[in-house]
Amino acid sequence: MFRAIAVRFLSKQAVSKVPERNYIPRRALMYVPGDDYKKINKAFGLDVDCIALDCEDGVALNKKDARSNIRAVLDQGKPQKKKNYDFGVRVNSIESGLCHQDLESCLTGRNLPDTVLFPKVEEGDHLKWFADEIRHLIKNNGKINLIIYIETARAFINLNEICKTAMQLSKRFNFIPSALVFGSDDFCANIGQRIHWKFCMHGKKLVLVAKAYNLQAIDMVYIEYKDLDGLKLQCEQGMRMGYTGKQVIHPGQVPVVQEAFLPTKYQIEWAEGLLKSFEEHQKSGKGAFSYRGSMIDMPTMKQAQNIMKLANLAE
Ligand SMILES: CC(C)(COP(=O)(O)OP(=O)(O)OC[C@H]1O[C@@H](n2cnc3c(N)ncnc32)[C@H](O)[C@@H]1OP(=O)(O)O)[C@@H](O)C(=O)NCCC(=O)NCCSC(=O)C[C@](C)(O)C(=O)O
Ligand SMILES: [Mg+2]
Repeated sequence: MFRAIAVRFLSKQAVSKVPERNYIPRRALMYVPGDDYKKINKAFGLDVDCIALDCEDGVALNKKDARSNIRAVLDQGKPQKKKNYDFGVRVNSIESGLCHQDLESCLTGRNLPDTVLFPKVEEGDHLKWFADEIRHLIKNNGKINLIIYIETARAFINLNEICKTAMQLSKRFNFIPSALVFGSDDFCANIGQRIHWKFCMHGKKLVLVAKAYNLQAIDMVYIEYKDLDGLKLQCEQGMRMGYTGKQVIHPGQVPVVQEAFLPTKYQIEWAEGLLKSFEEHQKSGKGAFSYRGSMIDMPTMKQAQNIMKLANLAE
């Protein structure tokens, strides 16, 4: 009997799936220092998927009152643009001692940001702290998206536990885990190494764990912001690894990144043709068939669907 119960329990576990959630594209995640009104206004005029007003490292220590600016911007209401976009606030880390004030300021006014970007998360307990904070601050059943920053060696060691805790807490608290960000600059500082693009192993681990939890994976900042060719190359490398977007720090980087994280015309044409052909072959009872010289079956069809989903979302 115990065996029967155990088998039933295990099979229930085996089929439990990470839930699908509404997908907000974040191809370019653009930082704007929260103390700089000029840059904030400029950002609202850009065609960018995600704007993150920053309280953290883009703001000098003697300007940490940036949170009041951000509160004022939020109170005016999210500026509407032709296309919807994600409007977030990056707060300071727990370790800084400033996080509580930042959260209090950005979550208690007239309007909530869409998303809170939470830096230097190192263990599940950091998320428990976060969940407890926002439980007291957010009123009227409000809900925010959460973007989690992985930027230290400890965070990489605890990555699975961090994501698991985020998923569990999100069932009881008012946030939706949405993405993992690779904070490569802090990671380099943390491990005492400078040439960060060599750390592909960690970048790949982040993508893998993000996918396992149905989260977006957002790639490192390219700080040589005038080198657009280098940026394009790094976008392509990241996209091939499975990243869904990239952090940017300057308006000039935005179009390159927005474009790079879209399927090309060739990929769209390939996917459309494949899906049509797949449907026809299914009707005639063929699970596997040949298309433009390659063997196609269910997994390739799903890849084509992914391409079309991405192409449609960004329209
Ligand atoms: C690099 C800087 C200093 C060059 O700033 P600049 O003013 O010298 O540049 P510019 O070329 O003269 O700027 C041209 C125009 O763009 C505007 N502009 C320029 N940047 C922005 C911006 N971000 N948002 C909105 N507008 C911006 C600027 O105001 C100007 O506007 P104008 O034509 O009307 O006069 C400037 O671009 C900047 O401050 N960028 C943001 C830096 C930042 O936020 N850093 C922190 C995020 S990265 C990070 O934290 C790491 C991570 C993830 O945590 C980890 O890997 O660990
Ligand atoms: Mg950082």
